[in-house]
Amino acid sequence: MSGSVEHKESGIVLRGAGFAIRGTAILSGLDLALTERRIGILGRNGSGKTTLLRLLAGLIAPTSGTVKVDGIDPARDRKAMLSRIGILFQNPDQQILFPTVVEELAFGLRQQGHADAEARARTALAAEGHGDWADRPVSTLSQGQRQWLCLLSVLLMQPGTILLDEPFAALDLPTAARLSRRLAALPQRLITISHAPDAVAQCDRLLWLEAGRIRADGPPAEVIPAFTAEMARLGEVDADPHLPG
Ligand SMILES: Nc1ncnc2c1ncn2[C@@H]1O[C@H](COP(=O)(O)OP(=O)(O)OP(=O)(O)O)[C@@H](O)[C@H]1O
Repeated sequence: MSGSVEHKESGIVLRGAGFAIRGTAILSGLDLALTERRIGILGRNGSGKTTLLRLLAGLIAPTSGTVKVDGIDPARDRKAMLSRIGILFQNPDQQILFPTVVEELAFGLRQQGHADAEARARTALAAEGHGDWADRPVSTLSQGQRQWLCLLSVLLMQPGTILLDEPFAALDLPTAARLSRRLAALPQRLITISHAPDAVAQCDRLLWLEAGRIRADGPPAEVIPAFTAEMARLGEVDADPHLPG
């Protein structure tokens, strides 16, 4: 971990961060300075990826150590996070709160204090070529269209970092390819969590999370072969403490 990064207090910095539920450690001993523009977090089912993402966003507070986003505790200062952290969940239905497209898009902008939130939302939709969707019930959009709506909601708020939870898992190949291109062109810091090496192969830095700890941290060309070999080995044994059955 770079000391100079900590002095500047930019980026996301974890120091001895951990998270436990009823005495059971889910995440342990995380010491990280996340400053790169494209970061991947790779891990198998139950390794703690979603919990880590919630910790980075301040949706949960660490039960040990600290998490800071640009020097601010994200769990304590939710307002400061509106312009710093955006999240794109795997399932858009976990994210969408409002019945119509324009209401959904305007919500975050209103939280940021924009009095003209709805007008901004309509303008953004029109710029995307979907001005006619504004008053449409969200329930009439397909899964891929709802995922796109969630991304547009996040982008309108212009956060410095976007956290992506398995963003391609429920999308067909053309929709995933379009979303992937759109994400690749964004100036923001992107932190993508996935169990699939392909989804994080283009990152500047890849963290392999195993049983709530960092097992490897480096370029994808180094981390992915080690991860893939370990997953193949685990696939050959019958018992797995992290999964039922
Ligand atoms: N509220 C909770 N109570 C008890 N255990 C929990 C809770 N939330 C998460 N866990 C456990 O913590 C571990 C990590 O869960 P998490 O959802 O972060 O993993 P993940 O890597 O995102 O998994 P997946 O790829 O399957 O979505 C799992 O063993 C899970 O059962």
